[in-house]
Amino acid sequence: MLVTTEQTLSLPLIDISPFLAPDDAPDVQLARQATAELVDKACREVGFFYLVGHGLTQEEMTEIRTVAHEFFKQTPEEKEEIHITKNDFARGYQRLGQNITQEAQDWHEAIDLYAPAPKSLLQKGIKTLCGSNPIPRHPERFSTVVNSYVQTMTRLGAAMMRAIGLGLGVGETFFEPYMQEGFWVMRMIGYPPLPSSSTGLSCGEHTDYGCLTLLNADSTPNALQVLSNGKWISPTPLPNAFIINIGDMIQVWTNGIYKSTLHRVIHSSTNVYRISVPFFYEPAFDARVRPIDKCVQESGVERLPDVVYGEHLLGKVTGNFDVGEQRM
Ligand SMILES: N=C(N)NCCCC[C@H](N)C(=O)O
Ligand SMILES: O=C(O)CCC(=O)C(=O)O
Ligand SMILES: [Fe+2]
Repeated sequence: MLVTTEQTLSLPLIDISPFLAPDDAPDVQLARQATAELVDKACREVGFFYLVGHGLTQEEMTEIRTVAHEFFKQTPEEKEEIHITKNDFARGYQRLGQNITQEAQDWHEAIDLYAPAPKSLLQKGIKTLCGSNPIPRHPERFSTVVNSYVQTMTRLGAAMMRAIGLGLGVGETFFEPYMQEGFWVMRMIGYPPLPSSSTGLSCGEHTDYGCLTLLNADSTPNALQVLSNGKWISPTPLPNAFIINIGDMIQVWTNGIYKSTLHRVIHSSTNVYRISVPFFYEPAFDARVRPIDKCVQESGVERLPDVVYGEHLLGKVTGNFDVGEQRM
């Protein structure tokens, strides 16, 4: 099938390699500045872009999705062994229909994984998020692949934050103090096609909660939709590119200059079981995010209220599931 230029270029394409290169690489500062300006433009406009030059091989991108697919192919009983209700109501497996967005059931199943619970959270005396990540029995390489992916994605997220700092004009290292004990969230999502009679959504419209989402999705077209100038657009998946979007924390830091863009998933192509793995690169759990003075002035609107990332996340997580049980 021919892909039209309009579809292919529905999102800006950014090469992050200058921010992964050593500081003494030839002309690296110029290249970083050029990349940072493109990032700045993309964040002000759609809030979504393709990312290339990220250093992952095609195999590395595919492997994590393959592991997810192998897990989802198991029987319901096997998958339920790591159900979130057997853990901390956040980490682990959720069945089809157990994710709730805007009060409606999402048509996907998923495994959610999180950075270790910080001390401050463990001291709260609540259960939510205070467990540890499950290790399914199958596939056997699950943890090895996940751990290595988390490391790679954390490095990439940090590089992206340097680009954002430079593009915003606050300096490459501005965000570093907030990222020292940075949090992360990762979802492995399986989407069977929506039943033909269904008026439901595979994932209802929402924004993401933290800094950056690095989405590794398979090649299924017309599934992810992004709200751009009041219209839903469907970026064509490009092999070996991540789709990146800005989350709520960056929207707050920039006092709304950068958009935490609404998006949703409607996957109806029959016979395709779609896999996507978003990695959410987040600030420290206890980071207090306060709009940057420079951005407040530039935005010309009132300063947004401060947000503590972990509180924002907990508020979302506790409302995200319908598992027919009371949590604490
Ligand atoms: N960690 C993230 N961003 N997960 C997004 C999950 C889908 C939206 C969620 N049910 C909601 O209503 O927010
Ligand atoms: O599967 C996708 O393409 C997007 C998933 C998503 O938006 C999310 O999990 O936050
Ligand atoms: Fe999302």
